[in-house]
Amino acid sequence: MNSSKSLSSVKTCSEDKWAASTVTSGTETSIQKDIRFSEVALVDRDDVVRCIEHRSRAFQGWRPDLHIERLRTQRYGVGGHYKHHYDWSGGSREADRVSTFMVYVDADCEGGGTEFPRIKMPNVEKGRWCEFLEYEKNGPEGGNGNDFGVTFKPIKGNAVFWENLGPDGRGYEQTFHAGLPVLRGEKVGLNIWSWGPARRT
Ligand SMILES: O=C(O)CCC(=O)C(=O)O
Ligand SMILES: [Fe+2]
Repeated sequence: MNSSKSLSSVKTCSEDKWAASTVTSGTETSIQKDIRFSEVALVDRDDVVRCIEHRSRAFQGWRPDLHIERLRTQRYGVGGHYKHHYDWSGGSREADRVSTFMVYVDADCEGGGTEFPRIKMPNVEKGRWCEFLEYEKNGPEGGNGNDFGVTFKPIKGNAVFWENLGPDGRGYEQTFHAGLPVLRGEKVGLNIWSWGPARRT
């Protein structure tokens, strides 16, 4: 099955499962729409989902001992957003979310980009960056590489991959990110989180 069919299957399977997203702080889990306003669905592990899990592990072939967390889709309507946060929890010495795939399952929307305020904007005048990144063309040089803040455009079928932990097992500060507010339409994301050794000393 190709990627686009897999993603529409994942979306269809989410339809009867949407529930308000929660945030967890310490041992408390609650709905806090000012922090995270969306709905999530825990996706059943059918053959399509197992295939996505397999491909996600294979993509990270250099890492042994990866465990893929149960896949979740996330739906944002107008005003939906997720404030800046890290995906790693730092809660365990043994294991943590070592990496993230943020997949745009559906993105018939304005706004809704995934923003990394602590990453430097590459020079969007070069290469293909401007296809994937939002930027303000401020001044004659445009995105001249000195500006902090990178926003990935939500483009259906695309995915952003990043590593959350460095080799010493500590969380990368640069992975601080947000799902920016959706201004029009709807965005559906798929979170694929890989767990591995946190190796904290
Ligand atoms: O929706 C996004 O762009 C980001 C979502 C996110 O960061 C998350 O679910 O952890
Ligand atoms: Fe996140």
